[in-house]
Amino acid sequence: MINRALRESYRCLPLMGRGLSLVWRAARGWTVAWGILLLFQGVAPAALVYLTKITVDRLSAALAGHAPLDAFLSVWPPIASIALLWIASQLLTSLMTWVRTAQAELVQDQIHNLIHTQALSLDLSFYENPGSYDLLHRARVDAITQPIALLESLGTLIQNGLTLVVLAFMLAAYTPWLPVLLIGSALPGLWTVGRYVLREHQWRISNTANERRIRYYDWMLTDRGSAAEMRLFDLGEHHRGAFQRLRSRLRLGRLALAREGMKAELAAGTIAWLGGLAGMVWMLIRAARGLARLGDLVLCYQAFQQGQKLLRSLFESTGRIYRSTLFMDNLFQFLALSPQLDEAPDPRPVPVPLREGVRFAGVTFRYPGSERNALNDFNLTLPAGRVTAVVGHNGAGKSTLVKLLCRLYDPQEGKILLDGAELRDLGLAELRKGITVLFQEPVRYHATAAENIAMGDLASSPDAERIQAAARAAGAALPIERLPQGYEAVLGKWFGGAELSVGEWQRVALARAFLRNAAIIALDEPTSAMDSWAESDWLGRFRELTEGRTAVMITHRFTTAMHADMIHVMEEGRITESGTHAQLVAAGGRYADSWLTQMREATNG
Ligand SMILES: Nc1ncnc2c1ncn2[C@@H]1O[C@H](COP(=O)(O)OP(=O)(O)OP(=O)(O)O)[C@@H](O)[C@H]1O
Repeated sequence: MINRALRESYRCLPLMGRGLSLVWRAARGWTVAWGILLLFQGVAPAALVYLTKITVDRLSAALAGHAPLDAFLSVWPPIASIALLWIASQLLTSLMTWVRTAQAELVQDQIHNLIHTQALSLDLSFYENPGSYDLLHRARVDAITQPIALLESLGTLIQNGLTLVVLAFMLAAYTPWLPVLLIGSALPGLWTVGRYVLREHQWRISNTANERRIRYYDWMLTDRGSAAEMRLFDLGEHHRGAFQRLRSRLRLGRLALAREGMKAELAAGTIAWLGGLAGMVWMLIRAARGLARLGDLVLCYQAFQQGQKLLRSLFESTGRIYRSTLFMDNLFQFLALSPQLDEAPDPRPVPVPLREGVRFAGVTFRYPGSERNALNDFNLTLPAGRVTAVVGHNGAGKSTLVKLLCRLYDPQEGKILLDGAELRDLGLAELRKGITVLFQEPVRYHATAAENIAMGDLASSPDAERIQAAARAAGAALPIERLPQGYEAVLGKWFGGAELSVGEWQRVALARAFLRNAAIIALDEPTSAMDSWAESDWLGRFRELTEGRTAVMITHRFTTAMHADMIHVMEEGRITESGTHAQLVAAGGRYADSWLTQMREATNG
């Protein structure tokens, strides 16, 4: 057990150092002010005890001489000092609250900044693993407040430790055994508290997934996106029941831990109290023998009484420091993660304009944690300046090829080449600047319509004219202009904005994709939410828009695919048929079958 405690403290010390340096970097000036105030607050209580002893000694000496004026004259200086010290303590305590608030705010900003920077630098494979979510959850929920909690606990520890040391010196003037007794009685308590905190931390780690699940149920019960299904399918009770069962499991676990903590605290307090009692008894015996004065008795009583309080608070602070460092470990673990995608040390320039096109050569890809290949020895060419369509069943791997093209993941085997240059050898940021994508489930930004479109290329600060041209190209101009504030209308309900239909949101996302003047356009299901009139209207303009650019269009709609220069059919992560619409229909394969089925359905519908 002792070995384990030592191991844990070795582990905690560097973490504590990192936590404190984080605070220092975020708020230097405030931390210096905090240190000065702490010093004062540490010495002040001991000074009060000493001044009380002087007052009592002088008072009893003067009263013994029956001279009230002398008594007053000798006592007023220590009493005035006590009053001044007390007033200064009150003022500085308020000042400390302000300093701590400023420090806490700055440190929180710093940690948010670190977490956000790191979250943005990690690639998509981070989000494929539930362990990553646990780590992120603990870093966000627990660790964000821990550096400042560490500082506060450390402050209390230093302040109380300082008072305790001064008190110990005062007691040591009688006999060195008194401070030994005072401090020694604290040690079992420290050990118990450490053990409890460690168990609490382990409990939190093993229950992070449950905590996230609870959040999930809470989200499902309260989020607008799930509100309709909750009501229609009567799923409220099902989710509420699951939430309550998990909550009660966690509650019982927490209560069991709290009971354990209470027992540990009680045991620690009793031992410390017994130490104090022994000290007082010793001093009383001395007084009975005429070896101690009234002031000594008062000093000893106060020193032990304060000492016990301080020791109690020392246990708590030590426990909190230990807890904070353990939780900060999560933050540092998260910050230490590095992206899986390697950046070329000496990247080649992205070929602009494309002359040959994009080539997938023998690409095999499996998502992290998945047992199945999404792409199997996949070969495909997207000729420069042409529109290529990829069709296929659900799960055939169509969206995956777009994600690989943007290098959101790297394939396990094979190469993706841009005019012969491998994607891995190009600068990642430059590559992504050269591609514009409409994802299958585009993000709905709760911002104005204009901002929603401008997000396609914020770096170029697009003006209203460019934004409106992109909206027209995507067929988004009409739904936006219908809104009372037009392009300035906030979209989405989060901030009281206007709600669009699914198809209208999709057009806004398409406008965003068009705004970026990129050489490669990848559109994943661009027409899936469009009605057939909108589809044909849009397709008419699409060819103009893609003029000179390399475009790939993923679609389930054959009426969309047929407008492409070349169509590929995908099955089980491979291309199984290729050709123009006319060639594929004439070939009588899967494409022709599906085309006929869709046409029949459209005619019957
Ligand atoms: N993030 C992921 N983690 C693990 N497997 C995934 C992930 N995304 C997709 N897959 C799997 O990869 C396969 C290909 O998925 P993909 O999204 O590319 O299909 P798709 O052809 O675009 O389908 P759809 O037409 O339904 O959009 C599917 O079997 C799917 O289960």
